[in-house]
Amino acid sequence: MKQFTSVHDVADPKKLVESALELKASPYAHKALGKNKTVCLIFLNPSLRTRLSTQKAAMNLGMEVMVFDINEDGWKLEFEDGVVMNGDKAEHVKEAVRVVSLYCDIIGVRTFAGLQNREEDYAERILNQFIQHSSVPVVSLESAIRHPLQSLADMITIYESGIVRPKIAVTWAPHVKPLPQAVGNSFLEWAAAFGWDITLANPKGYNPAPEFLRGVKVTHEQAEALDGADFVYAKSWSSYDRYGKLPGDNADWTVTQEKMSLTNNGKFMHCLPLRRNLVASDSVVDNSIVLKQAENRIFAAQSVMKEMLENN
Ligand SMILES: NCCC[C@H](NC(=O)CCC(=O)O)C(=O)O
Ligand SMILES: NC(=O)OP(=O)(O)O
Repeated sequence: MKQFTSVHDVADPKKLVESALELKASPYAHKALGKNKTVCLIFLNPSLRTRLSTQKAAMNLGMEVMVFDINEDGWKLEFEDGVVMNGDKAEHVKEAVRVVSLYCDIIGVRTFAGLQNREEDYAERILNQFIQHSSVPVVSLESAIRHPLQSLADMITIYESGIVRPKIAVTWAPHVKPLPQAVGNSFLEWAAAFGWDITLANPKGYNPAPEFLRGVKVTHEQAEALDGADFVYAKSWSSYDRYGKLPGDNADWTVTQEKMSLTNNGKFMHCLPLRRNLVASDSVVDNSIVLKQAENRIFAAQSVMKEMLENN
């Protein structure tokens, strides 16, 4: 695997989930694989889980880890081609990535959507420049429009529940600010690749981009999606159509215990961080499987980096 940016980079997603579950059962079995290998994790945005679980995954594989908050500790990066760099940006992404790839064997990069320019975000302008200029494999640690390590961890979490053909509700949730579409997009794409029964509920005008709706039923009634669901995946995202906008009054989309009673003893899922009593009520969060998802982030990252170490 030369890059891990979406489910489309994975030859056999089910096999990757199985590999992650093997690693979960025996996390240190491949410690020799990462000897004298280094991963550099570059963050352009905040993170708790991705940062720590990917470090832990690398350590489990016997690798060395470098973590770089490039916006705070590095030179301000220029991403435009052919410009005169006479402003405040001291370093071009071309040199920055070429240099970092001299120091490590895998690069991980996190970069959120700007939510200003849809074409730019959906072209994955920043992630693709990292891929273009890196001489080593690149792992997305969440990009403008996808969060594949999160989705892989979510697939692992659903898979290990043992439910063979799970019925999954994905529901939009309220928020105080416009958030990227990456987590929702990516979850839909991975769940569809597994052939699961997915119903998405979101307010009118909040449908994800058409490319993420293949194999997905869409409703604007939350109760319809939750009805009989084995899993309820909640996430807030800003509008794709009115790009980067949030609806005004949306409190009635908060996931409550009462709404969960519509499900088939459904398990509540969220990528975290989660704003309690806005996205979901305290009792929903306290009775959820969000910590399992967070734990499985380790084995998602470990299975991907193991593949890269073995096949590059
Ligand atoms: N990495 C997982 C989610 C990251 C991001 N959430 C956030 O920015 C939450 C910020 C807040 O709640 O203020 C998102 O939705 O894509
Ligand atoms: N779920 C997730 O990616 O969390 P962080 O933003 O804390 O890394």
